[in-house]
Amino acid sequence: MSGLDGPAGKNLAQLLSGLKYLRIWGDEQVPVQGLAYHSGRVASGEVFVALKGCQTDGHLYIDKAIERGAAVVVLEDAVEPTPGVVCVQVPDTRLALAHMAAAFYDHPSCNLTVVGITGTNGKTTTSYLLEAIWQASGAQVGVIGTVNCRFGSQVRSSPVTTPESLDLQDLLAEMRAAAVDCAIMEVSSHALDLKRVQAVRFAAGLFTNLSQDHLDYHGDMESYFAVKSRLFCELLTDCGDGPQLAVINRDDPWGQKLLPQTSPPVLTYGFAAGADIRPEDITLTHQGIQARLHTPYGRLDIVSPLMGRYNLYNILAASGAALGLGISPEHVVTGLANITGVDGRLEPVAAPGQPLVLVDYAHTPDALEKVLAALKALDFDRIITVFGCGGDRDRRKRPLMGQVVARGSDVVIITSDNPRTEEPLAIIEDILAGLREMNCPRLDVSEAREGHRGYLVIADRRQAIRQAIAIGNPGEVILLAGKGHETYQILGTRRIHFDDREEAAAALSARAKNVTDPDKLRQAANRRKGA
Ligand SMILES: CC(=O)N[C@H]1[C@@H](OP(=O)(O)OP(=O)(O)OC[C@H]2O[C@@H](n3ccc(=O)[nH]c3=O)[C@H](O)[C@@H]2O)O[C@H](CO)[C@@H](O)[C@@H]1O[C@H](C)C(=O)N[C@@H](C)C(=O)N[C@H](CCC(=O)O)C(=O)O
Ligand SMILES: Nc1ncnc2c1ncn2[C@@H]1O[C@H](COP(=O)(O)OP(=O)(O)OP(=O)(O)O)[C@@H](O)[C@H]1O
Ligand SMILES: N[C@H](CCC[C@H](N)C(=O)O)C(=O)O
Repeated sequence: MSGLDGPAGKNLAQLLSGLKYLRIWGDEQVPVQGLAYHSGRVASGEVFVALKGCQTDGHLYIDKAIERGAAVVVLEDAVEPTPGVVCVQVPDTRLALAHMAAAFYDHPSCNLTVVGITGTNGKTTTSYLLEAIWQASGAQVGVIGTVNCRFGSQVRSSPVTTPESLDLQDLLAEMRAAAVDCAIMEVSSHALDLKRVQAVRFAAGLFTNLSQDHLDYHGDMESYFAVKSRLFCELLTDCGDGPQLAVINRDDPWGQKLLPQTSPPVLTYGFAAGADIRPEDITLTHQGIQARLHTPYGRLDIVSPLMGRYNLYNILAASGAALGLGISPEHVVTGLANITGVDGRLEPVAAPGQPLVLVDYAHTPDALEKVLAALKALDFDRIITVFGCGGDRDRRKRPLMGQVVARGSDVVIITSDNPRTEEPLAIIEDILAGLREMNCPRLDVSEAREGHRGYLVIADRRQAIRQAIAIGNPGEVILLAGKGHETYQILGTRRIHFDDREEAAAALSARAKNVTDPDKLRQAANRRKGA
């Protein structure tokens, strides 16, 4: 991380101020040009912070960092001092990195209204809703999340949902410099566990829901919850400089468990009578959601183009946070109406006279259940679902996803998501265990075309999408679940370009021309061009 764009004139003592450390070798007054947590990105005069990771240990790269000119090394393990290099031993280098990065950038979160959104599902959608609301109020907004990071005219790709603490503080500092008023960020459980947001001053924390995911990392639901709850129990109570709002889904059992652990001010939302923000007179259609919201700030008649009851939850969450942070009810109503959609979340790929294709990011049992229930309520003639499960991720959710999809769909096409380093057919086998428990029959293509209920296995995602679109009819919906906005597929350690929306558009266009293989269309077009 180059110090050139960063704030000048810091020394190590300033970065360590308030941080517990065990031992220091060398001069605390040494000037610091920047910070880095990867040895290959260290520049002269910078601090290298050694992190213990899942693949390797940053302590192994200390010599490399010093070779590249590190002036300071922050570490957990005691080491032999290197002449000319200051060493600081701390109990937790991730905590130290978060703390020092915030100090290096002069605590940008203190100059922004930062809203942190956590929960298994709904974070991205809620962040888009909050963005639309704040924009309606005339504010400058920044968003940090799974789809991308954006502020002003800047749009940056997001390798992870919540950036590493150093990258996050750098980004928040850029937002502050660009006169952003409100930074809305998704806070993943990994980020909470790995202390990426530890030194962020949140104006509000928002809890959407908790259901099974990431158990490969957290082990069990209690541990997953304990990590999520840290946003509310530790981070919202850390600073003592003014109230920090908690917005919690009261209908979610884990939200109920969180409530007594959270200090006021708290706003709850949900359909239950006691919720602070709750809806009535609800209409859910293909056009979206219409409802009246009861809130401590008055009644709001809202409309939004987002579809499905679960999106009403996201609307309640966003409305609660915005109202609680002083946005007027009028701006909330305008923002909710202004949103045009969320990338890769029930994103339509439509063509006249064709089945409707919806690309969605449901990749947990709960998300699939909610999205399929939303489609069921819209009375399509048939629901055809194409989905797979990510490799090198929570295996235990796979049969559950299989069951949910079998229950909610007429035809299921099981395919690959991002297999990563797992064998695609082995992942599919895990999913099939769930379908078998539901006694869901295996079909051949002609049976699926003729309207039988059951499943097909087509491991190649492109072929699976083409087949779904070939067997679908107008009036039916084809849900392509799991990859949403992603523009890649990870096969082994290779990342190839792959976009469900492009694949669906190509297959729909082939279907319209009565061609089963879109490649034939492409070849014909190329021949015409060559002719
Ligand atoms: C499982 C996980 O979260 N891993 C994070 C972890 O990486 P790691 O444990 O693999 O790190 P490592 O490769 O073992 O390296 C350890 C340390 O040595 C350093 N190193 C390594 C090699 C070298 O030559 N020199 C060197 O200094 C590395 O920079 C690192 O600091 O620490 C890294 C640095 O802090 C993170 O970037 C990395 O996130 C990776 C990219 C990741 O994919 N994370 C995913 C699972 C994730 O966090 N996802 C959530 C979203 C989940 C959701 O859907 O809610 C997210 O917040 O995005
Ligand atoms: N409130 C909700 N409850 C349950 N499912 C939801 C909710 N909101 C969205 N979903 C489903 O979850 C999927 C992912 O939604 P979204 O991206 O908003 O959540 P997320 O928490 O950001 O997910 P991720 O962390 O995996 O990026 C959607 O495509 C939809 O299928
Ligand atoms: N942030 C989530 C995204 C999963 C998306 C799905 N397409 C997959 O690859 O499993 C994860 O890393 O578990």
